[in-house]
Parts: sequence; structure tokens; C-alpha cells
Amino acid sequence: MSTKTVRDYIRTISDFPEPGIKFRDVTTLLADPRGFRMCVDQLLHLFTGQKIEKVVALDARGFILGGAIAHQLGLGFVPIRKKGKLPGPTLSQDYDLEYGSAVMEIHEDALVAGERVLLVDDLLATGGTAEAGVKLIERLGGDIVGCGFVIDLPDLGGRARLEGLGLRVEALCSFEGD
Ligand SMILES: O=P(O)(O)OC[C@H]1O[C@H](OP(=O)(O)OP(=O)(O)O)[C@H](O)[C@@H]1O
Ligand SMILES: Nc1ncnc2[nH]cnc12
Repeated sequence: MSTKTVRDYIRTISDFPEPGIKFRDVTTLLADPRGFRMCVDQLLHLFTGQKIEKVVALDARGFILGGAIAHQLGLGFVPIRKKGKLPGPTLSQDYDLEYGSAVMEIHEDALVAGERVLLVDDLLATGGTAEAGVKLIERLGGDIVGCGFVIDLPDLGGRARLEGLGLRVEALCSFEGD
């Protein structure tokens, strides 16, 4: 019987997209039927018993997980997209990345004030992307139940940043000190 964990399915590629970055690649996790199911089931399990009304996920890798989680919970899904991709009226939020900076957007009518939201992405590094998502959700009046990630890179400070905002942060595995 296989004892592979979610972490075991993740591939590391050095010097992508820039020299010095160790890219933690979830495509190898998602391509494996057991790996994909395992990570969706484990994320769901972490939030069992919580009242969640919408699943919001971050462009682009977060959509794969967020869509599967929303489907499994029978909930609606809301995308937070990189600038210029959403067709309707949007709110925008600047953010910094481990390698660059960008703008995220959400449709103005994507959430009802007070709606209880689970925020999902594949990976937490500096937390800049997730914090932009948090700000957009909160600007629409959303109430964030928690933030779920497959991978945490704690050395980059994202978990501390989100927890400093009073948010519950859950990740299935971490890579640190290497
Ligand atoms: O915690 P941070 O330092 O903000 O980094 C984490 C973000 O970086 C990656 O997305 P990326 O911007 O590479 O976009 P992609 O999902 O479209 O590949 C990852 O999927 C997270 O969204
Ligand atoms: N090291 C990393 N690997 C994969 N995605 C990332 N997003 C930000 N940092 C990353």
C-alpha cells in the first residue's frame, strides 16, 4: 500500500522563474488521481464543521483546488483574478510577490456582505497574494472563515503575515530551510 503524502507528490524545480527560486510545482500532485483527491479531501477535512458559504480562490493555481472544494461542498465559487481578466465592474488591489508585483481583482458583486468565505490557494510564500485576496474579500464585506493552502513556505513569512491579520491559516505541508 502506498504511504505517499501530499508533500511527496510535489516536485521542486530550481531557478524557476528566476535564479535562486526553488519552485514548488503542484502539477505533479494534481496529475496523480490519488494525490489530487488526497489534497482536496485533506483541505476539506481541516475546515469540517465550519460554516462556509462561498469558496474564493486565487488566480491561477488556486482555481484548480478551489473549484474542486466548492464542488465537493456544494457551494458557489468566486475567482480573484489578475488584472484585466474579469469582464464586469471590479475592485482592484496591488500586491508584491516573491518575484515581482501585480494587481488582483474581484467582481464587485461577487460576495454578499457578511458571507462566510473560505480562501484557497496552492501555495503561501510571502503572503502578498493572499493578503490582496483578503483585502478584496473584506472590502466586499466577506467574513473569512480561514485560508487553506497545499504548501506553506514559512521562511517567507506568509503564515505570520496572515495570522497577524487575525486569520486562521491551514496548509497541508511545508518546505523550509532548504
Ligand atoms: O505568497 P506569495 O509570495 O504572494 O506567493 C504565492 C502566490 O504565488 C503563486 O502564484 P503566481 O503569482 O505565481 O501565479 P499563478 O498561480 O498564476 O502561477 C502561488 O500560486 C500563489 O498564488
Ligand atoms: N517558490 C515558489 N514555488 C511555487 N510557487 C511560488 N509562488 C511564490 N513562490 C513560489
